[in-house]
Amino acid sequence: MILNRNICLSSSTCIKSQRPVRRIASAPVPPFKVTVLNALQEDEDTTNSQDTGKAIDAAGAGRSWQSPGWLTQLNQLWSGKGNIPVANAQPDDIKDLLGGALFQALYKWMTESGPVYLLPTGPVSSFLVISDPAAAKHVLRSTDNSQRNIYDKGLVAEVSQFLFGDGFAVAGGEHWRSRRRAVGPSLHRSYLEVMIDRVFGPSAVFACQKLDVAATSGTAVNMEAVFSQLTLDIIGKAVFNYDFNSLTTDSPLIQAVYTALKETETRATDLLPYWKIPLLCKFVPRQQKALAAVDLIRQTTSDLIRKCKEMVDEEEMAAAEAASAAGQEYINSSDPSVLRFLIAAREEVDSTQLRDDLLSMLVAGHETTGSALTWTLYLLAMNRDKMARAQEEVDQVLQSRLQPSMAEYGQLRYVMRCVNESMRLYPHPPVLLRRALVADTLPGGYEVARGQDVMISVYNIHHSPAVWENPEEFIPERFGPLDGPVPTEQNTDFRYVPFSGGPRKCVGDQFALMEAVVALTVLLKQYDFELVPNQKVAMTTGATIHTTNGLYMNVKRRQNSFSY
Ligand code: HEM
Repeated sequence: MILNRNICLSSSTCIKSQRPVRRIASAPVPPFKVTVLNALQEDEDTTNSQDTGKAIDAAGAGRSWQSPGWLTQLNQLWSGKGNIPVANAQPDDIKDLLGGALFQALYKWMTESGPVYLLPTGPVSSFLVISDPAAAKHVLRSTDNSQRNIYDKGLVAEVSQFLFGDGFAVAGGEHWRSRRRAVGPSLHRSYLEVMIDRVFGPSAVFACQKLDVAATSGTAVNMEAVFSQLTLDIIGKAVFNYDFNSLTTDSPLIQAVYTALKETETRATDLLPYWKIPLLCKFVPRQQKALAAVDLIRQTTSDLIRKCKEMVDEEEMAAAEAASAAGQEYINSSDPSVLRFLIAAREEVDSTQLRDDLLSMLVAGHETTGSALTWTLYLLAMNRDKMARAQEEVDQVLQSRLQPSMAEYGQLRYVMRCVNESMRLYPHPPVLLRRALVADTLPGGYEVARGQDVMISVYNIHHSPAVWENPEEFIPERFGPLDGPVPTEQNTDFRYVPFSGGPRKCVGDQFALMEAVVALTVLLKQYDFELVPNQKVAMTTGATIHTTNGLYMNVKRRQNSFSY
């Protein structure tokens, strides 16, 4: 029996992850017509609630992607003297991929066309797809670089503006620089220490209560849903000091967050963006729902900001100022959230900017960490020897305690490697988007025209046999001795880029690693996890890599586990 079906993914959007792609000639598909039809049909079932009334929905991402053969031919013709190969994207290749796992098609074309190729998206438009660490390094380092500004975030800003507004995750240029300078320091070391003790650990322990019910009754649990709820609860507390309590309750606000997230994901893979036409949006149920969701989220966030402003007095601001002047990290012990930090630090921006910045963090930090946890647990369940080693480390470090301290976090090196390796195999997001502001030449001599959209396929870099040995295998040990450094884009020369790199690198990377390692540690200490047999766990994507149908696990209490 299945306990929790919180993730509802329409089976029509699934792709068969390992199925070879057929290549049969067929009539070209008119791309715009298909897109609009899909958009208008995106309907009531997209945030369908089942069982518990709560739903997390990733269905539909990428549905409107089309690149029929005649587009390839036109691009091949017009790329003329260009020195970049054009991917041979056939309609039937694409038909199998309408579930949204576009990154898997990008991999196939890399094997055919090499590490840098053009992917046609229209008669004269295309994506430049990069699967080479040196070219990726060049582009990432030249994005919003004050010395050498060649790329911006292009399409990303367009698809998520409806939710992020002017938030710093999507802003560019000087505006982005000043907001990142203001918000970045809020995630300082003392803040992370407090988060481990008060938020990451306790939230994971709380999740165990839910798992305990399943362990007692012997029902299977959808761990993807559990991780999504856990990470929403954590990021809400960490950013706003707001408890979504999504592990145990449902609310219109939680639904609104999922609806808005899904819309961002869907837009990210909509290559023909009908949603840019305001009139059309009025008639599309999906858009009406998304805009209502954004209204609710913004209203709630604005209320939290107003209340926090009322709490912070001159005395607190002076204390924050004094700490900053002395080079110390300021933290309010009763409310250690990012919001409180920014208000105490006299963030002179208006509340709308603050709202957009904080929403950027909420969204950027939620599904990413949830998905990283989902796939790490999946990989451990598939590799019992690695699971045993991780649990051995957890037992040694925690002894009889439920959650690790900051000092103990540093000793959880094998668990950390498991998370690192999982993010190599399943990077979130699997592709990074950029646009060339001026003409450029990539390492290897590839010429990039001004205005060219670029897709860095992190998935391809992480899976390329030219970059990694046995790339498809889960080998947490591959990053060297456990007492060596945690892998980053710097120490792997951009062969490993789960948090991107260059100026726009993830601002929450340390937060995310800590959160994931702590949550996993707490869960592995209490339970043994086994995949429900005969379950097909396939991938689909939006902003992160999701499963197509959830990740169902049987959960058993371990010997000496704590009883709730
Ligand atoms: C495993 C979890 C996470 C992964 C894999 C991840 C990944 C990424 C990546 C790849 C980028 C860069 C995107 C690009 O270059 O276009 C990014 C940016 C960002 N991330 Fe994360 N992230 C994670 C968790 C978090 C958390 C927990 C937070 C907040 C506490 C966060 C906040 C942000 C923000 C605000 C940006 C935009 C930074 C900017 O543009 O200046 N992320 N993330």
